[in-house]
Amino acid sequence: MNIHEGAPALSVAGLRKTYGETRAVDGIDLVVARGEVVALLGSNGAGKSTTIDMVVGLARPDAGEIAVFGASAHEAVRRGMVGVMPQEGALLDDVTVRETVALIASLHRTPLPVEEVLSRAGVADLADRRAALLSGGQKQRVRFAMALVSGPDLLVLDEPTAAMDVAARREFWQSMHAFAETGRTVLFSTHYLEEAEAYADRVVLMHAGRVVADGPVSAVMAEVGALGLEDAFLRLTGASEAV
Ligand SMILES: Nc1ncnc2c1ncn2[C@@H]1O[C@H](COP(=O)(O)OP(=O)(O)OP(=O)(O)O)[C@@H](O)[C@H]1O
Repeated sequence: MNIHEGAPALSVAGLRKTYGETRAVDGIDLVVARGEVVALLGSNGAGKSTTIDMVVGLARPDAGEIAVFGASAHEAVRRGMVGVMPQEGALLDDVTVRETVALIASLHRTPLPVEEVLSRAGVADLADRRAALLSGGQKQRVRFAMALVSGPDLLVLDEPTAAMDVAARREFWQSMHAFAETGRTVLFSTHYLEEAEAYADRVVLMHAGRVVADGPVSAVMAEVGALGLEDAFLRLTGASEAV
């Protein structure tokens, strides 16, 4: 499991990414210890997805260093140590849920059993359904299964519950919690303070491409006022149906 014994699950230093005039990520430093569940909290455009894309090797930083278990993001992904759940895409309309998960399993050297993954992600009852016939929330759960199949040590989830209703959210977080209980590391992004509070050990609050607060959720909430971010904070808490 370990690439470099003792290295944190994730270490990011001086990370930057600019799109034209937009500083999507404007100098982020972040260390996530093994076994932590960390929420990347921020309103639209805060830079969460751009950060996550760079962490999992899907986007190239303009500047900065990223180490995943002490190795490059690509190396960690190649070894099946990182499970990635994207916000959208990744599914083929005519392929069933079981076939989709089996396909991803076939890409890994030591995948988890497909049936176990289907059950852990709460999609066993949808196994024979083609992706085209799934709801948005069901598709998200299949993407979760795809992220789990390598038995990753670090799970990275970009707004995992975006398309889910309340019941699906609850079920999803139970699955995520069961995964985290095995001592794995989870980094997830969310708009919802409630999700961060309920499911993360630690909250990293992003605003305009920067980390503006980092710590237990109570400490982060206290800092929001001091930082004059009440407006962003109100938007974050606007979704009371989140959990
Ligand atoms: N491919 C791209 N081309 C141009 N601008 C981009 C691109 N990706 C992101 N941006 C811009 O970078 C900024 C950060 O976007 P990002 O998607 O990382 O934020 P986010 O916190 O994930 O937001 P959301 O919660 O809406 O997904 C935004 O201003 C966005 O418009």
